[in-house]
Amino acid sequence: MKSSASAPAKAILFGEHAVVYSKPAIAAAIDRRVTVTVSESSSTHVTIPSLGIRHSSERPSGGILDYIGRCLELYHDASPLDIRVEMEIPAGSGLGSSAALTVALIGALDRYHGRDHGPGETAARAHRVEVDVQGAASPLDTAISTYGGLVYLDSQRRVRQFEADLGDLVIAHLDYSGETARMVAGVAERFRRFPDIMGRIMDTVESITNTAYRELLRNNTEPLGELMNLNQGLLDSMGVSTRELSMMVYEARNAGAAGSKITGAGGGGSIIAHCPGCVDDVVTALNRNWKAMRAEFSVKGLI
Ligand SMILES: Nc1ncnc2c1ncn2[C@@H]1O[C@H](COP(=O)(O)OP(=O)(O)O)[C@@H](O)[C@H]1O
Ligand SMILES: C[C@@](O)(CCOP(=O)(O)O)CC(=O)O
Ligand SMILES: [Mg+2]
Repeated sequence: MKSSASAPAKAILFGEHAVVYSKPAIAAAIDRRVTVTVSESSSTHVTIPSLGIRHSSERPSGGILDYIGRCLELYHDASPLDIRVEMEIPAGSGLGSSAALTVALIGALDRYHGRDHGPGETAARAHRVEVDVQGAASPLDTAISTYGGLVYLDSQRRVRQFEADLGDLVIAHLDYSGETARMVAGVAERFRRFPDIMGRIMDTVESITNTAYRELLRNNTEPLGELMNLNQGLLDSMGVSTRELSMMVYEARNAGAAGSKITGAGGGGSIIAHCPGCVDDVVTALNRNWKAMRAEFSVKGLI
């Protein structure tokens, strides 16, 4: 018996970290996927070639294996499995590798067990795994990997799928990441020390996200870049940017991008830039020191 499923990675356009405090956020699935295949086996093995992982244990753990171990505990029986994970994105890159892996594994386990409960339950189950492993997580990453396309997560945590022509977006990433759990904990500590200031910062991020959503619904991408720059300034004030992420952000702007910001938890990982009419220039400029790619959207969710 063998089953497989695939889920996309994502880029957060607006609202990362604020979304942990029930502020809205906008995310887009990108054409980089994680595919998981599970098959019956005499003992449990996990193979992730892109990470050089060949792991054998009844309860996989350590790094990204924590997400797999928790999924098996919650959504599988005790029978041994061979689990193979093909990842088209670097782990820890701010592009949602943990969420895409979790959603794809839950999809493969559901098919293996003959379950069919729809995307809402899949997203909820995957979100529970991220919370259990990370200590805190919004439903954003797991929702976008489940539903695909474009998602606006509102302040009541409702998933609103929508369509818009995002135009020319570029994603660039570093070779290292800031561990999401650690970055989320750092923002929580700053919130504890400066609750009023941080509360106002998150309120302002909410205004930026809602302005962007309103304009995208009108298919107006003109203010997108400037709104990204405003969001970046507030991410910097949350303490999640780094010298190198700031260098990438400014390299993209100097090459003509209308705006650019961190995408994901920060501390490392990736940036996103809106580059109307200058995608090639921005990719060329960023590729001098980092790894950049034109992001393709309108991507399917869990399949
Ligand atoms: N080379 C690696 N081997 C195993 N686990 C890794 C490796 N690189 C990153 N990880 C783990 O992968 C997970 C990535 O999840 P996260 O930090 O949420 O980043 P993202 O979701 O943005 O990709 C983390 O648990 C991290 O410890
Ligand atoms: C920082 C946060 O808003 C997004 C984290 O994204 P990623 O795990 O770095 O891809 C956390 C969350 O939404 O759970
Ligand atoms: Mg993650």
